[in-house]
Formats: sequence, C-alpha cells, structure tokens
Amino acid sequence: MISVHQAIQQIREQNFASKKKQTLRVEDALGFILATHIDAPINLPPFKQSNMDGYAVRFRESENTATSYNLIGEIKAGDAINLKMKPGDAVRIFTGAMIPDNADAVVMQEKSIVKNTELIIDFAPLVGQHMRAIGSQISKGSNALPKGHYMTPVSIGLLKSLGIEKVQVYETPKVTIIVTGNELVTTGNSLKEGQIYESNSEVLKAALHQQGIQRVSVHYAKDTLKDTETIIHDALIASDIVLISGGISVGDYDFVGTALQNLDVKQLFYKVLQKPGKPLFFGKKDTTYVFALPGNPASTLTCFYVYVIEFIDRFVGNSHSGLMRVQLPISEPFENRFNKTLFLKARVHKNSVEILDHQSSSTVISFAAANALVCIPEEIKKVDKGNLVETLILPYGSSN
Ligand SMILES: Nc1nc2c(c(=O)[nH]1)N[C@H]1C(S)=C(S)[C@@H](COP(=O)(O)OP(=O)(O)OC[C@H]3O[C@@H](n4cnc5c(N)ncnc54)[C@H](O)[C@@H]3O)O[C@H]1N2
Ligand code: MOO
Repeated sequence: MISVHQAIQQIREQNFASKKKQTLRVEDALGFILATHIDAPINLPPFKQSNMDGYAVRFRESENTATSYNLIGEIKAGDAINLKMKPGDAVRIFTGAMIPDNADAVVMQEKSIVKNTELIIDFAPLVGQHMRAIGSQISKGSNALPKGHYMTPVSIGLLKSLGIEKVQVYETPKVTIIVTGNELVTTGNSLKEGQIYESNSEVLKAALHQQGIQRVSVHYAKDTLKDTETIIHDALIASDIVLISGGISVGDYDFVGTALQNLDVKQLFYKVLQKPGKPLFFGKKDTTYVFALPGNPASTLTCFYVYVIEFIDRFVGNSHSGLMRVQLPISEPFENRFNKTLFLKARVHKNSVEILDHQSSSTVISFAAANALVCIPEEIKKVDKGNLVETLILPYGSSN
C-alpha cells in the first residue's frame, strides 16, 4: 500500500516526451493544449484608438492648459483618415476609431461643449487620456499564449483578434472505458432481483468530455476471467488510456487484477492509503496506460478527479496539471478516524468549505451536491473549525 503522495508522484514521473501534434482551426481548439508558443503577428491595437466617444485634441505648443479648441473634422470607427492636426485643433472621434498621429488626448463628449466649430472643455486634459496606444495590449512579436496553454473561449478570441487562423495543439488520448460487473444493467431495461443500473461508464465518459477528450469508447465485461482478459487485451491495443471500472478488489469474482497480470501490464502501483478508492491500480503496457478504478461510484469518480485528471493533463501537455487546490477554513470541526488520507465531498461557500453528509463510497448523492473535494491527510486526526484544509476545486466547481 502506498501513500496518496507517492501515488501522485508515480503519475508525475511518467514521461510523455514524444507527444503527437495536430493542426486545428483556432475556433475548433477549445479544450486543447497548445503545442507551440504563439507570438503576436501584429500590434494590438494595430493603430492608435480612441477609448471613448468624444473629441481628440492636440495641445497648444508649450502647455496643455487650454480649454478651447478648433473643431476641424470627424473620424468614425473603420475610417482610414489621418487628419493633420495643428496645435489647438480638435477632431470629433468615436470609440475604436483611429486617432490622428499627432493628437495628444481624447476628451469624453459628456465633458465637452461644442459651439459652432469651437470645442470647449472645463478642464485641461491629461496627455494620453482615453487613448489606446499601438500595441498597448500586446506588441508585435511578443508572446500572446505560451506552449502548454489550455485553450479557453477567450484564448480563441485573443488569437482571432490577432488574425491567427490555425494553431498546433497536442492530440488528445484515445480512451477506452471497461465496465465490469454481472449485476449491472443499462437504463431502458427493467431491473431483475439483484441487479442495479450501471452508471460509472456514463460518469467517466462525461467527465472525460469535460476535460476535452472526445475519443472515448465503452465496453462491458462479464465477471469471468476470459471475458475480462479479452476485452482488456483489445482495449490495450486500441487505446492510449484504459479506464476499468470495478472488479479490482479481492473478491472471488474480481478478475481485473489477474487479467492485467496475464496480459503483462506492468503494475506501477496497486492500493493507496486513502478513502475512498483504496484498491486503485495504475499500470502500463507498451505505451498504453491503465487505471483500474474501484467500482463503488464515489470511489471511481474520486480516483478520476485526483489521479486520472492529473495524468491526462500531463499526457496532453497542459502546463497546469490536476485540479486547482486551495486552502480554505473548514466550517465545522472534523475527525479523521481512518488512518488514511480522506477525500471528502464538500461545498465551497464564500468564506469557508463545508464537509457534506453521506461520505460512503457507494453513494453519489453528496457528490452531486459537491463543488469540491477536501483532502485530509492520513496523519491529521482532528481539524478544528476555522482551520485551513486543502480543497480541490471540481472542474465545474467554479460555476455551481
Ligand atoms: N474483503 C474486502 N472487500 C473489499 C475491500 C477490501 O479491502 N477487502 N475493499 C472494498 C473497497 S474499499 C472497494 S472501493 C470495493 C472495490 O471493489 P471493486 O473495484 O472490485 O468493485 P466491485 O466490487 O465491482 O463494485 C463495488 C460496488 O460498486 C458497484 N458498481 C460497480 N460498478 C458499477 C457501475 N459501473 N455502475 C454502478 N455501480 C457500480 C457494485 O455494484 C458494487 O456495489 O471493494 C470493497 N470490498
Ligand atoms: O476505498 Mo473503497 O473506495 O472505500 O469503498
């Protein structure tokens, strides 16, 4: 049995140096990881822009205390007019429009009065006010997004605003989910005595999709060594990652461990001093990695969030791997009576984190209400109210 820390270290030690790359249109790259640094091909903004609807002014020669200017023209957004402004001139200007080269400042229209061709303002404008300088957001040639960056909607927007059409990203892994268990029935069928509805495959598939992984197939193995072995054998050939649900404990009908051994899958670790998810297996055959996730639904999902996400982030070259971890004050005292590291379903509130009821690994009712997992290390026996605890924010935790 190894510690949670050792298990995570083992995952981090895997070497994914030769990652496959692919080229995508920027708008198709949501959720992918950039395989190259991207430098700005143009200045942003590409020309001096007005930040307000109002008037561009050029100060009089030696001072800028003037409050009266001569209005000489108008420039709208999209106009390519570079008016030559003399000292004391003003130009009607709009937000996003190109400001004449020699304008010194923009004055908001709310602070101005126009009488015929005279612009009167009741204060002396500051040099550069309400103007966006060329390249002030990003200058041509400087780095817009680094290699390893996770593409979000706004990353797409930034690259689009730089005129970039295509990006190189790392390929996402092909994942096979294998579900074991004779008691499992898919929805749409009626339950017979002793049967339950199968859910882990859909949970894992949805959680993978949320990580940007679309190439996922699901297979079902009966609780026989032959069936388990055949299905794992085929998955090892067809996939980069195999996720197996259930059958990894010590019961007479838990065949996953033996099947993996028979198929020469090298064990990197088996059993972690944690609750839930103690009988977690991690191994490798050739270039394919295998996680055998304990079948209890909350154990399966906890192991996915703590270990599989860490692994996938590294596999796809994400420079930030694993769930975000923050220290938060706990809302009630907590006792760890298990001599194991606990991952507890929890809810982050504004100024604290609350451990939820129903922590059993066979129940997902608290997981459905959770937006975080609190990690209490095995050596911590008691946490007082208000003490800081390590809190892992679930992928949807910031939005619910
Ligand atoms: N003698 C011992 N028994 C058990 C130990 C142990 O150390 N000694 N460990 C327990 C722990 S901890 C866990 S976790 C489970 C893990 O067992 P398996 O990985 O072999 O999982 P199963 O037995 O196949 O299933 C456990 C539980 O979860 C339900 N299940 C499984 N798959 C699904 C699914 N796809 N959808 C919904 N529900 C599923 C299954 O019906 C069982 O109730 O072992 C303990 N036993
Ligand atoms: O470790 Mo098991 O996952 O408690 O139920």
